[in-house]
Amino acid sequence: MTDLQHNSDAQAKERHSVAIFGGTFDPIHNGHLRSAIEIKEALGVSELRLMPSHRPPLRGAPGAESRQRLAMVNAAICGEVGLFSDDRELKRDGPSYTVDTLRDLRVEMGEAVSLTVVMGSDAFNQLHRWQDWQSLFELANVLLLHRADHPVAAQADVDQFTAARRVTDVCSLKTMSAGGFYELGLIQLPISATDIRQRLASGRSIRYLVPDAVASYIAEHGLYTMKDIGNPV
Ligand SMILES: Nc1ncnc2c1ncn2[C@@H]1O[C@H](COP(=O)(O)OP(=O)(O)OP(=O)(O)O)[C@@H](O)[C@H]1O
Ligand SMILES: O=C(O)c1ccc[n+]([C@@H]2O[C@H](COP(=O)([O-])O)[C@@H](O)[C@H]2O)c1
Repeated sequence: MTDLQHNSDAQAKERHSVAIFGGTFDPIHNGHLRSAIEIKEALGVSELRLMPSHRPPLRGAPGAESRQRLAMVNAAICGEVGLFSDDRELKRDGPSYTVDTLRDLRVEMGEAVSLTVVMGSDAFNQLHRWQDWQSLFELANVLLLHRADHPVAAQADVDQFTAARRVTDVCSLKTMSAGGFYELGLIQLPISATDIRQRLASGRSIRYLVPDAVASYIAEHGLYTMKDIGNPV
């Protein structure tokens, strides 16, 4: 896709718009879910897809299996309008590179759909280590979600790239198929999956940190006992 196309995209009116919020979701928690709703509202997208990573490229093996993490995502969003899960990364072997996922989505959705990939500041701070990270901006818009406990760090190459693509209004992303960049500040719930796994391993409650349906799934499947809390990040 050329820059010229991006410009004409920016002038286009409403187009079908999809946001992708990828994560290990080991497990999904209320911090993810509150942000997902706020992102969907801020972007005004028709769909926000929570996409569990099968083999997260930059961390150790998750504590729960991929199909269990997907089941918890589905339990968490059941009945929530506009939130969907997408299991395509579970169907691919090897590291779950986002660039491969976006290429796949483009083949499926075509060039015209506005596609925005969302990443929290902890994930964004590693962007220079992501597979073919420059191509992400040709395939999608990028929405950086500020997390209070993870200040955005300087990344020379990435910063140059994003400065050239920054838009001033979050709503403009919906009018662009790809190539835009925006930083969104939200009310953050200071919840992390690491903390949830640690609580479970030490027999403490996770009530109100995850939806009840997720807490029930974890209890029924005996997840995150001491032996399988996953590798530290
Ligand atoms: N409390 C939160 N509020 C908003 N975004 C979050 C929150 N926790 C994680 N995210 C974002 O959600 C995406 C997926 O995160 P991930 O599944 O790694 O959860 P996590 O809680 O950070 O897990 P872990 O503690 O295992 O690293 C990332 O982009 C991350 O920045
Ligand atoms: O494409 C990559 O190289 C890449 C490297 C690290 C993370 N990601 C993706 O970023 C998302 C958040 O990852 P994580 O490890 O913070 O849960 C998830 O969808 C990962 O697949 C992608």
